[in-house]
Amino acid sequence: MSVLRIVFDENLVGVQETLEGIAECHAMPGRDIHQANLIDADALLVRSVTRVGAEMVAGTALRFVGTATAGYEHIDQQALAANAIAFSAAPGCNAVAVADYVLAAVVAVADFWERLAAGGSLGIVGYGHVGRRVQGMFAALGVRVLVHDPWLPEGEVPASASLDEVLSADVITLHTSLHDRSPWPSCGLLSQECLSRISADSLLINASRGEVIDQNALLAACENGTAPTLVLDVWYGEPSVSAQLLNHCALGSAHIAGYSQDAKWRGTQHILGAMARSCDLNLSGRLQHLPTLPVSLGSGASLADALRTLVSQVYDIREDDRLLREVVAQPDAAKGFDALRKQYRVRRELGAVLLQDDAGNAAVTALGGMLTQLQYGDGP
Ligand SMILES: NC(=O)C1=CN([C@@H]2O[C@H](COP(=O)(O)OP(=O)(O)OC[C@H]3O[C@@H](n4cnc5c(N)ncnc54)[C@H](O)[C@@H]3O)[C@@H](O)[C@H]2O)C=CC1
Ligand SMILES: O=C(O)C(=O)[C@H](O)COP(=O)(O)O
Repeated sequence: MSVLRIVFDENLVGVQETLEGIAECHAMPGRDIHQANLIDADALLVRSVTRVGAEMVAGTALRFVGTATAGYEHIDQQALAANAIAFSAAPGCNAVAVADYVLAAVVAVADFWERLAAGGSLGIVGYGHVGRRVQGMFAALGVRVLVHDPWLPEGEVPASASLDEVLSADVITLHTSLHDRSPWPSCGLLSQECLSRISADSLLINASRGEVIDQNALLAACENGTAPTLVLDVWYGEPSVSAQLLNHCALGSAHIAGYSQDAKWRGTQHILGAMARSCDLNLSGRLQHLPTLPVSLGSGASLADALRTLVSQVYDIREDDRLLREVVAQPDAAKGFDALRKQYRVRRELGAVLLQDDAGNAAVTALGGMLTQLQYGDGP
């Protein structure tokens, strides 16, 4: 049997290590992968920046395409099916990393955590893999959570709420997939009219896709002082970032909410497993998890202090904000945005944390309960 030939985005973590000696692997910058690079390839493994459409796969030997990401709007699944090419995304692989991002934002910006702890509410738009993790995390911390996801039967959504109710929450966080399907498209969901219903006292977090918010309407709200406090990880028209909008953000980052090492590793392992099944490759003993992360919180702290200590030991969101502002101030900001993502530091996630402290401490017990919501078990 001939050796499997694989072309993959160089930003994928763990492909070479996992396939050492059993496949021929060729790494490329994701934005530079074209049809000509795939003529003899059996499998293509990408992240979100490679658009895979009909022209890309026509006339190639491809049998499998995988994207090690949750979102897969960059893949034309019909074109793959028409060419008998199997497909896998990595649903949920980075959901805990995004939940970490949301928690880090809430504890970092002004007194939003204190407001939630004092009976305020967190509104979630989109109850998929990420929305569920965010809901589980904040509910375990005792926060009142409202969820809006009209695509799901109401019984499946805890504290199901209308979009209006969710937009009235103290903290609103967006986790919808990007699409334009009726009757509830998400592209442009936060229109001028929806934005006008959000209080300027609220916090709005977007770690879904930039296109979920009408950026011009948001900019106008920022300019006239009616916009909520903003934490944005995703931008309209990436890799470009509106410097004007970033100036209005409490925190901005370069689409890295899901960039924990655990998530990248898990995403790769997920699509390698799917590829192995499609291409009849034996990966037994090669797919592995990352080790746990021991963390000590000390004793006697309040829940707020313990939470801030925990988050600070795992993920520094302010560093991501600093890095983005630095690249956006440079002449070729779009290139800098991509470079930032490519060279992203190794960051672990809360789901990997193993608390070293005595669970007799009430804060440690509460945080331990939250952390169990974030564990993955065997699959993503
Ligand atoms: N910033 C980052 O690094 C990351 C961003 N993402 C993005 O976050 C989003 C959510 O990811 P997942 O939870 O993994 O996706 P998912 O597909 O599991 O869940 C998306 C949810 O959005 C819901 N939805 C669709 N249209 C809606 C609407 N109009 N209103 C309310 N809810 C709606 C769907 O019913 C579904 O439950 C995706 O856009 C994904 O691409 C995901 C991971 C990392
Ligand atoms: O999984 C998703 O959806 C995401 O947004 C990813 O975090 C995007 O990461 P890249 O594929 O752009 O590296």
